Amino acid sequence: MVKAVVAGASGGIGQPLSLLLKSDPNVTELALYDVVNTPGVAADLSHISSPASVTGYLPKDDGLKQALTGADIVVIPAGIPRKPGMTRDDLFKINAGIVQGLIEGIAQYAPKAYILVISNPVNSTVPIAAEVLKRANVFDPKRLFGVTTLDVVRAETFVASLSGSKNPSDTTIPVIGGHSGETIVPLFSQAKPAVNIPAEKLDALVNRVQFGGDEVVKAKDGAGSATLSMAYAGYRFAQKVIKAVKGEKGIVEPSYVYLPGVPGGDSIAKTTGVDFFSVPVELGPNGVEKVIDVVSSANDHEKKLLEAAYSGLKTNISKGVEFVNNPPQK
Ligand SMILES: NC(=O)C1=CN([C@@H]2O[C@H](COP(=O)(O)OP(=O)(O)OC[C@H]3O[C@@H](n4cnc5c(N)ncnc54)[C@H](O)[C@@H]3O)[C@@H](O)[C@H]2O)C=CC1
Ligand SMILES: O=C([O-])CC(=O)C(=O)O
Repeated sequence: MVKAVVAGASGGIGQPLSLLLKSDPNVTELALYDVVNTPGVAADLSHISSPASVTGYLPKDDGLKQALTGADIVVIPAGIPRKPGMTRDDLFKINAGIVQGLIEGIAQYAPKAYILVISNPVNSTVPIAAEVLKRANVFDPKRLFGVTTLDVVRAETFVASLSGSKNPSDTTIPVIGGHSGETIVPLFSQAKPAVNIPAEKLDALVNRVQFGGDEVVKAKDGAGSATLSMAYAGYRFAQKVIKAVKGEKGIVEPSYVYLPGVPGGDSIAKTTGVDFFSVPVELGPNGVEKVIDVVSSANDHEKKLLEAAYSGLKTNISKGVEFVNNPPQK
């Protein structure tokens, strides 16, 4: 029995992500929460002949409580997306409060759920989530994940366009750091199987992974950011968490986690100087089983990229922590 909740379920990511979760045979209950339109989205999905029962909730009538009670996994794509000319950090002002409110609900009604944060800026919204959970005395770092899978998916896709691989996802590429611009660091030297990237193409490839989100924002021309590829990526990560919870072994995927709280994280936190960082995570029935240190084996070029990532991350992380502990005056 697995109850999945999508918070922000009526949005550009929320709807296709809910569709994918509804089609997952392991999900037995799917609760959709949003400030608008969830009754309609739920009614629509409920006609699909897969096992999950589907319910939709709005804030009225204790909707958040109803949606979250009994949840095993909560995926959060709630909040505004970018328009051309904006950075992810520009979303902080609105999305910080949205994520804080939803996590307060989770702390109260589903404190043991696995929490997957998609809302941007992920580099800051995950530290916000951690602080809220800490204050409620229910923080389990092994169950809090910033979803950076889209960066991995992009790296796989863009590498395949160079290597000619027929199935891009057959190549495993660790993408680490954070989820914005220079904080995103693909480690092509650690791809499995190994990939041969011509030296003159490497910088452009790294840049495309780091700024893949901007490519979509520009193409959508004011109509938002990546939604369909994000729904695919969010579901890919959620599905892995669900499979691990059900006992499947050896599942690894990068995610942005609180390093000091997860097995193997301390030494990476020392190397990087940051507490929140995306690294390959081995998943198990309790969430993060261990994190895998790919940082110390990065090559010299990647180490330079990492240095740039650390400084951006420090600023983003402290902004999130401050938001909860020293709230802005209203
Ligand atoms: N982690 C990642 O790799 C990615 C993250 N994103 C982020 O995901 C977020 C959502 O993007 P889209 O789905 O395109 O936006 P959207 O605007 O289409 O949908 C957002 C949904 O959140 C809902 N919402 C707003 N406040 C809420 C609240 N308090 N509780 C519940 N729901 C609430 C809205 O009603 C809307 O339905 C954005 O912040 C975006 O930047 C987008 C792509 C990739
Ligand atoms: O670029 C954005 O704003 C949305 C996002 O996080 C991505 O597509 O990676």
